[in-house]
Amino acid sequence: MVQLQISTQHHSYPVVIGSGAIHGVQAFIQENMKEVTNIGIIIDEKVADIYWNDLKAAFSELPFSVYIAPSGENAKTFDVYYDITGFLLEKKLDRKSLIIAIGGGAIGDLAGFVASTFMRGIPFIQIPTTILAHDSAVGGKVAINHPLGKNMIGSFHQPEAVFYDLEFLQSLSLQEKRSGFAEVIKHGLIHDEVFYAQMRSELHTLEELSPTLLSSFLTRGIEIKGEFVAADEKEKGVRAYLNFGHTLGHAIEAEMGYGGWTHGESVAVGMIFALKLSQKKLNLSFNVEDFTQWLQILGYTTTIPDHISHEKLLKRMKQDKKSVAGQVKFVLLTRIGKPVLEDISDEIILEELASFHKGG
Ligand SMILES: NC(=O)c1ccc[n+]([C@@H]2O[C@H](COP(=O)([O-])OP(=O)(O)OC[C@H]3O[C@@H](n4cnc5c(N)ncnc54)[C@H](O)[C@@H]3O)[C@@H](O)[C@H]2O)c1
Ligand SMILES: O=C(O)C(=O)C[C@@H](O)[C@H](O)[C@H](O)COP(=O)(O)O
Ligand SMILES: [Zn+2]
Repeated sequence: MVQLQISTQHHSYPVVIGSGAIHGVQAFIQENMKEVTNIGIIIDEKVADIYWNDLKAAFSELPFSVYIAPSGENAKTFDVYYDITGFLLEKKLDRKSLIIAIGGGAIGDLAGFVASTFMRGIPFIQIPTTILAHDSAVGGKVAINHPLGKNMIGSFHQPEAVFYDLEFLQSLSLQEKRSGFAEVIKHGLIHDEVFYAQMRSELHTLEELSPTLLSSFLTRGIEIKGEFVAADEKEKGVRAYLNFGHTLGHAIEAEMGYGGWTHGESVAVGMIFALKLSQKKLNLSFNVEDFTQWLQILGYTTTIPDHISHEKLLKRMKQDKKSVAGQVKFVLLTRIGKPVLEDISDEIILEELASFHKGG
């Protein structure tokens, strides 16, 4: 078992990573949260179907109620948010109660947002069950989607702890493994050239990724995420670099209809686009063609879906949270591991989208 500590200005919490990590949750609550009156467990329905029968023993000495949330992006809606708050009120949760999120990034974001707003904020614990959630469970960004933009209604609310039990990852589909791995690649590209090079040379398939290698990649990804969060919890500066690939990625997700393309698949295309922009604007010396081919070998789609209009993507990007007064900002790289935030004009974006689409 590996334990990392994430420390922000006002909060510090453990991230326990490894097979069987879930068995530490109950003792953690009993030892560190003695005043907890009641617990609302919010669990992804697919995860509940596969695991809940065995999992509930891990909470047997605690008072809890379980809310089974729709799987995936369907969870990050106003309707589900509203329904859960009603459920928690009926179950008599109070200010000394606790929320536990069990699921991928969608459930973590939703449950964290519930926790951050219920009675103006109660604590929560993250139990991530996807590869992608190595990113989402750490750092305290919690949100639901709005039809006009991804994660538009949210807040910053750090968890009390993260228990990342890697046994969950065994039941992930290949598509979800791929989606999650895009964020691991992102962490390498924005912060650690050596880590990126290791992934590039050692990873040729996501189907047969050894648990040991996966565990080491995820641990490094979490360390990198934690460094950015510790330096800039509320995204006033360097935390924006964690948004590499997301300016276009979020626009694709919204245009495809949330859940139409997975988050990681969209971010993968967004990263290729940002790398091409980095070559054009900042003379980045990097073989983007080789990177694209690697992603293709791993099974990623590397182009924007044909039917999506570039003007609509641009409109979405102008509403991105990093944009100021409609000025679109992209995280670009001056070299691998060295990100910067750059204003990019509408003309350049449309020009690059056109050439990107043609495979240029
Ligand atoms: N808060 C953050 O910092 C942050 C960071 C990255 C991404 N995100 C958000 O995370 C979300 C994506 O997260 P995700 O990729 O984990 O997706 P997800 O939560 O939608 O889960 C993906 C799919 O996998 C299923 N699933 C989950 N765990 C499983 C398991 N162990 N076995 C089998 N199936 C399982 C789910 O039911 C769902 O169908 C997006 O909404 C994205 O915006 C947030
Ligand atoms: O933690 C962050 O900061 C990130 O940007 C991590 C991203 O991978 C994640 O998708 C995040 O939810 C995006 O945030 P947003 O502010 O662009 O909605
Ligand atoms: Zn992301």
